Order: sequence, then structure tokens, then C-alpha cells
Amino acid sequence: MKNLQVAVGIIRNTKKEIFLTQRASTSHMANKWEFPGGKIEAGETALEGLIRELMEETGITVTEAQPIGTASHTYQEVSVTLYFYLVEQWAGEPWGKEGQPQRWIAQTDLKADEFPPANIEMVKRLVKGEL
Ligand SMILES: Nc1nc2c([nH]c(=O)n2[C@H]2C[C@H](O)[C@@H](COP(=O)(O)OP(=O)(O)OP(=O)(O)O)O2)c(=O)[nH]1
Ligand SMILES: [Mg+2]
Repeated sequence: MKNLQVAVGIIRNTKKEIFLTQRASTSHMANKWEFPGGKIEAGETALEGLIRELMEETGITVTEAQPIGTASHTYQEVSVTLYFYLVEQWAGEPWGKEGQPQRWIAQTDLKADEFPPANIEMVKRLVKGEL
């Protein structure tokens, strides 16, 4: 089975709100809310992939990103390894640049079941305020 390496950004503002986007109805994990990000390309580091994906999907220029862990999950179609980064320093204002719905939500109000299963542990850590 394919194993995807995916860089994801937990974009957090000074009010402890997190920026989420919604996956397309035609995509894998359709309609789930996600941390913006995507597949790391050949020759790229995870951080380079993160910076590129957040520019493509949200329009921001990441200026600092802290690696906070990984999660692996095997779905029916594909297996993924997520490389999570906490992003608190950036230039610009994030928006759903590819037309995807977006929202800011208080970190403590995140709901694990709105995310793909691979995200559950990380969402729980965020809700508990461990990060
Ligand atoms: N971006 C993102 N992907 C996630 C999360 N959780 C999770 O299981 N995934 C999975 C869904 C996909 O199977 C896989 C790759 O993400 P993606 O679809 O965003 O990849 P991409 O941006 O490169 O998309 P594309 O170029 O193929 O359209 O990671 C998450 O929080 N954020
Ligand atoms: Mg993506």
C-alpha cells in the first residue's frame, strides 16, 4: 500500500485559536476538517513541504515552525504519516486559498471526530492544553 508522508501546520494565533480548513467533498477523508498541509515531495524535507503547502493552501509565509510529533495511520485506501508543526509565527493572513471552507476555532473547542482518524491523538493533546 502507498505510504504518504504529509506535513501539516497547526496555525495558532495569540488568542489560542487554530486555523482549520475543510477537505473537499471529492477528496480522501471528504468533508473532514483538517490542519492545512499536504504531501511532502521527493527531495523535500518535512519543513520545506510544510512551508510550500501552507503557502499554496493558505497564502501565509511561515517564519517559524516547531515540530511537535508524528502520527501514522492506515486507512483502507492508503497509509499516512503526519508530521505535525506548531506554527505561531508567519507573515500574511491565512485564508482558504484553494476555495476550501475555513474557520478559526478555540484550541479547547476542537472536536476529534471532525478530523480524519490519524489526527485524534493530536487533537486530544491540544484540547487538554498540553501544547
Ligand atoms: N492536510 C492534511 N492531511 C491530512 C490530515 N489528516 C490526515 O489524515 N490527512 C491525510 C489526508 C490525505 O490522505 C493525506 C494527504 O493530504 P492532502 O490531501 O492534503 O495532500 P495534498 O495537499 O498534497 O493534496 P493533493 O495535491 O493530492 O491534492 O493526509 C490533516 O490534518 N491535514
Ligand atoms: Mg492538502
